[in-house]
Amino acid sequence: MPSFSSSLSCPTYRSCTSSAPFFSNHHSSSLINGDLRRSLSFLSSSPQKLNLDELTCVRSQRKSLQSSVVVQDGAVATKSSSAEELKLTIPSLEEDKVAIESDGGGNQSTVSITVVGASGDLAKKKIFPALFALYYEGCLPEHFTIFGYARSKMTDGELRDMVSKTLTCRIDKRANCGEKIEEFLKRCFYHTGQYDSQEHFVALDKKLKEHEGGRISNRLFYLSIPPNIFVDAVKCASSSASSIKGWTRVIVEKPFGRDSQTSAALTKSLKQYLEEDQIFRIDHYLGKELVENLSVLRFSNLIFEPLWSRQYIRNVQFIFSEDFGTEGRGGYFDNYGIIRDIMQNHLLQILALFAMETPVSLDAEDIRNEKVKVLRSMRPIQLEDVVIGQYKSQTTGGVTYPGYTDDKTVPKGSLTPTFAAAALFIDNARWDGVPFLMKAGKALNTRSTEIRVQFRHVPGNLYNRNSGSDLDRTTNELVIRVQPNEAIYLKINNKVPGLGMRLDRSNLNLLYSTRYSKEIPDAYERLLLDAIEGERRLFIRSDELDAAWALFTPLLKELEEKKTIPESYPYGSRGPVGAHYLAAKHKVQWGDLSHDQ
Ligand SMILES: NC(=O)C1=CN([C@@H]2O[C@H](COP(=O)(O)OP(=O)(O)OC[C@H]3O[C@@H](n4cnc5c(N)ncnc54)[C@H](OP(=O)(O)O)[C@@H]3O)[C@@H](O)[C@H]2O)C=CC1
Ligand SMILES: O=C1O[C@H](COP(=O)(O)O)[C@@H](O)[C@H](O)[C@H]1O
Repeated sequence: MPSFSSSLSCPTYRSCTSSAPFFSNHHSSSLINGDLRRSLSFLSSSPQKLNLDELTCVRSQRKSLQSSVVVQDGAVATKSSSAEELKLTIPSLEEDKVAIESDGGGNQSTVSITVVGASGDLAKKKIFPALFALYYEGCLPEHFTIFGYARSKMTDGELRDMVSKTLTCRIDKRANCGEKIEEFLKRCFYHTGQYDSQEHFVALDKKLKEHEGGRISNRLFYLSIPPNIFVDAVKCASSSASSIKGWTRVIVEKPFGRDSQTSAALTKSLKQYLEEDQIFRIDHYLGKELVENLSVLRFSNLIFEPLWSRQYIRNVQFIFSEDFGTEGRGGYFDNYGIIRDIMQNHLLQILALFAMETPVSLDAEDIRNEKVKVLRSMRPIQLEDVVIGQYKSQTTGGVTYPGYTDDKTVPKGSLTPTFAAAALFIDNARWDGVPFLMKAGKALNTRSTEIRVQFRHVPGNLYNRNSGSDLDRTTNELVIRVQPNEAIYLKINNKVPGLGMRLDRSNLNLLYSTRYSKEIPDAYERLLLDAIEGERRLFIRSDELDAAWALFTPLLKELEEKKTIPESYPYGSRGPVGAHYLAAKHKVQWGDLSHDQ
């Protein structure tokens, strides 16, 4: 990966974007053919337009495909495809070189990352640490600069002090950590400015140019600011600080509106200044390792995909629990509530990935097309299929935990739900009649996110007599524990060793911490790297967003218009009992509450 400082372990296949091979080492011939076709048509259509990264990518892909392609006089064919079909001419490596060198800024490009809202919580907690982790792993380009931008007055030194307090090295990567931190901080700068001031963004642009040193500049803006100022900042960044020769991309944080109408208005405003392919709407759950693994699990293991339908699956559960309240974020939260904060985005995105049909390829557009189809096939959510709750104060062990409305930033008497459970349905051939249950709550007894797949009963099971009376509890269950203690386990029935015939439930367990020694990267690392590389697969396209809001907006409106009173539950409990009744109505038992979770 020549354009990246790859002295450490940034995985090389990542440098390729839309045509990235699926696996770094082993390619199935069909994937190779698909990737190769895309590379070839991409190359033959506009070789003169390739930038350095694209050329680098194609070159490295060409290398990795050497064993399966026949290259003759600039024409390429796969061994398994007809030469006629693939008679496409691609530029030779020499021609690539000319293309790079004639590209104005010499043979190197640079990436400038501006964290807008750099003084804030998310920037400190997630963005700067993720950028450092990428730097440590050798995943950032050789030439990069990071700028913090916010209204707070700070010098470069003060920003570096602030950032340095949040940086840590992975447990398995401590070598030269201090040195790496120092090197990284030297690449971080700060610019004070208002979010709606063209003048201040012009000044930022000037500083960026100084750092870019005449190279082809690619610019990434991360909007880590409250949503009411997204459009101001985008307007100024795009008109006064976007790149002239390279790309300009903007990562937009949630919330993307409060409902269909406000979301559409936000999209419309953003599109006044940006093309859709410049907008990277982030849902950090899509960057989590086990969410990313969902498609691998399903599409690369023969044993799962044939079972992935109403024929074998009884219900699917998406469960998000936090063991802390809205402490410190009550002001934001009260305007949104748990349905908008977690369900409409994080859980729904996971559901769409879980339930989609096999995409044509792993290209971003193919995957997002399938996700949209799932979302658009979903039945409108009925109020009677929803339970909402709000936590109240609880004293245990002499400690008093505050109720939601005890938070000073929350209006007294607020009806905003901090817990919700819902039953959703996908009205298509694969999933007809299968309840997809969601449950999300703050201030519960545990912190965890899981996907639970409960399979149907074994027809004519010879061992029913040995399994106890609750047959639902003896069906197979596949659990994907997204966090913490990442794991995938399958509950099976097993004979207890001995002379008798007693069955018990056991787990076939893939616990990541015992299987893999490498620390799991934070979701923001993956997503930032994807944005830098132009990989859109894990970002939300505007039609996905529209479909997601279309599903939830009528429900949210009804809850608000009817002033539905949330059921209260004590801080640190398992949530309101209404969630059990909802599940029971759909003949489901929550998997996370069973005795053998
Ligand atoms: N924090 C989190 O865990 C998560 C946050 N998000 C989203 O990320 C974005 C940033 O979140 P977070 O860092 O928590 O936000 P903050 O409230 O910390 O705001 C970030 C920065 O924006 C500036 N700012 C705050 N309020 C205003 C205002 N009313 N007008 C103008 N500027 C303001 C402040 O910088 P200054 O005063 O220096 O200009 C502040 O440091 C938000 O969209 C949020 O919804 C998403 C998921 C999780
Ligand atoms: O987007 C959000 O996510 C966090 C939970 O993220 P996690 O990665 O720590 O699980 C949640 O606390 C917050 O309310 C929400 O806005």
